[in-house]
Amino acid sequence: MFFGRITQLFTAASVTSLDVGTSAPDSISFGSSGRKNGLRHSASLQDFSSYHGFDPDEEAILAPQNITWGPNGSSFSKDKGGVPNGTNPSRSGRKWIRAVMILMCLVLFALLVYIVSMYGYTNWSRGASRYYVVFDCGSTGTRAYVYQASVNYRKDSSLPIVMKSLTEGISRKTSGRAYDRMETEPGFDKLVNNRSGLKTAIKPLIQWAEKQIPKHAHRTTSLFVFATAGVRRLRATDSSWLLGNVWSILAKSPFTCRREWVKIISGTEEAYFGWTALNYQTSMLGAVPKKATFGALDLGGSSLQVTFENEERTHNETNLNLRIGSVNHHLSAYSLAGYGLNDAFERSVVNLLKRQTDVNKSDLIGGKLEMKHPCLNSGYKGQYICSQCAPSVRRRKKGKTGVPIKLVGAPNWGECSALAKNAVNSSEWSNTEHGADCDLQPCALPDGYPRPHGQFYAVSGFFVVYRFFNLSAEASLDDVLEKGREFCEKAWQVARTSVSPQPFIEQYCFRAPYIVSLLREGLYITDKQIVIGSGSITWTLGVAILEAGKALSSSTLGLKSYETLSMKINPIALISGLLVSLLLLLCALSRVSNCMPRFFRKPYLPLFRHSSASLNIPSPFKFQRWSPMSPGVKTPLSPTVRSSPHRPFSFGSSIQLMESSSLYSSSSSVMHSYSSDSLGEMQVDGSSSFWSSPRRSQMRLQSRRSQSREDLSSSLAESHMLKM
Ligand SMILES: Nc1nc2c(ncn2[C@@H]2O[C@H](COP(=O)(O)OP(=O)(O)OP(=O)(O)O)[C@@H](O)[C@H]2O)c(=O)[nH]1
Ligand SMILES: [Ca+2]
Repeated sequence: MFFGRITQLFTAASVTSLDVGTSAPDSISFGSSGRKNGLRHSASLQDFSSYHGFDPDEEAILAPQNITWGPNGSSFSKDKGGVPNGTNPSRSGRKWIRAVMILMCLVLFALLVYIVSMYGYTNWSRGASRYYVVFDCGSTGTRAYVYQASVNYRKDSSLPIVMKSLTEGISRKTSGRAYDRMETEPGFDKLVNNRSGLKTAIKPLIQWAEKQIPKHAHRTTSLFVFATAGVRRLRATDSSWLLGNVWSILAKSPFTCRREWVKIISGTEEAYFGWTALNYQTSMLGAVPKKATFGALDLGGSSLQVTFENEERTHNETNLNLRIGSVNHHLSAYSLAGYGLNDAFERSVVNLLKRQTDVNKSDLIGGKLEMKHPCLNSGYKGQYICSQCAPSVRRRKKGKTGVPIKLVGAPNWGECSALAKNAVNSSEWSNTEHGADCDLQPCALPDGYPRPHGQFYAVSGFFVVYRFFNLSAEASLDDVLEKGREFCEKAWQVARTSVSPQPFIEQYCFRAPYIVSLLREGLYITDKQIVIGSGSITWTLGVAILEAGKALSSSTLGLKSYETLSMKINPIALISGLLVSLLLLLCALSRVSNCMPRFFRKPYLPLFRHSSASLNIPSPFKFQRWSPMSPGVKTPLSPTVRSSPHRPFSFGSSIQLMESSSLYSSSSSVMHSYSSDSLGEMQVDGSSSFWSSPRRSQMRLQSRRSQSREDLSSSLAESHMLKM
């Protein structure tokens, strides 16, 4: 309707303009071709579709002085003389113009819808929160992290995500616990074929997570269950059993979880999730302008992740390209299996076992073997389950696989340091043929792996060791060695009570020299390159950030591009500009041809149908109306009426009424719409409405040419009564 009306408006004009040097007959005579809506329509008038749209240039042509009226007033023709030679594009040319205009209009409209929807969603999503639950299925335990993501565009960041970790109700079991996290032990890799153990490990975490998140958001909360090194090193049958059972237990959770979200993540994935979390928390990620990011050293119980920005493309397997916000990052990311704290200690046991020449195999398998360890305090005696001591030994029913060995404390700092260095040298224990010399090269790195460079945050296990020895983040590696030596020299009963109760106290005499050797000889990282990170930096935060980023960018169809726009162009200005250009294009479109498809020109089309009551809002757009009259000047109603200047505009009241509710700036045009049935109709259905002008002008046009005096007065009387 709206487009149809615009078309009529401009077409009406074009009908008059059609007289101008067009192939149409000299004058348009409106015979009494039957009465309709109180108006006499001529065949030609009904055939609007053949007329081209109104050309603003022709406005002047329509000025009164250029109009000469026929004798009976019922028809008129234009004075050709006063009219410049209009050019009448050929029919095929018009068709092309029409097609191009329609295409441009559709493209502009689509762009407008896109921008508005993106702007709307982005503003909506600013307030909206999404929740993410991430399970870290580590080798020493399973932890749940709950994150609340919201959107906040900032000028200094191309990453508009605000991520908050929800840790309500977490109290460290003992002051010795290094992390504020909801955790169950042991890790999944010790629960193979133990479904009840899995349920015990998972259910408390789900129940805790439910309490962190509003109930209404449970269904829209995504739950990711990612297993790391502990499960990664299991046999395929065992890891499949674990993941299948975990999935069946989780399927009952109120959160949204997909089967592909219950999985073992690769060491590289774990590495860059950790790097993402670290640089998000240090506000390096997505910084504009770009800032140098930190490398991440994530020391677990079973593996060590190393991630840093590296412009050299040395080793394909470890290269990773990441785009965060509008910034590209070229990373080297790898995970060193067996370098975790627990696995390293186990390697020291295996190493010692290899050195024993008189080991009785049946004693070993029967758990009767006793062995001294130089990194255990004097007076320490304890059973250690060694899974790598006799790999061929059949799996125990439940709990950790391996053989029990009785370890006895025989502290010797020198031997302990050498054992730790040996545990760092992969060629000493992995299957690599040639031994690497730790004094010549980073002996923890496989051949070809890129050497770590730049500044690093050392988190997880590094943090746990610093915390155990009560060292500040600024302490040096030598401080760690000093503290470790002091601890090793203590008798076990003294050492054990010198710290709050916590797991693995007996292993910290080994852990001190181990982490120092790992950094210095294993990775060739110096003290100056290291900052010890807090326990809250965990790769699970990286998962939530990347998932939230995916969700946002997919739903706002290229958040980045929008963000670029919002950075540079005020969205309001952008949208207003688009709207105005769309409307101008529409005007041009309807002027160029009756290009609106016939469908749009049906007067009864409900499109944009408004009742005047609901639409009595001043139009935000000021249409340049086709009326040839300048504002305030009266348009001749029709030759008849005009030729009778004394005729009072007796229908002023209805006009007045329309004027008061009129949306138009130039009410003068209203003065010249006179009633007919359609006028009455206009008054009823929003004749003063913003959308009604074309009909009025069309009606005006028609009636100006075809309305007889009688019709006019009768229909005016009707409309007048109607208003009453
Ligand atoms: N003292 C103390 N040590 C802890 C605590 N939590 C973890 N650790 C030790 O720190 C080491 C690293 O812990 P995590 O980073 O959780 O290791 P993980 O994730 O289970 O191991 P991966 O699967 O290799 O990542 C573990 O081997 C534990 O020995 C704690 O609360 N207190
Ligand atoms: Ca871990």
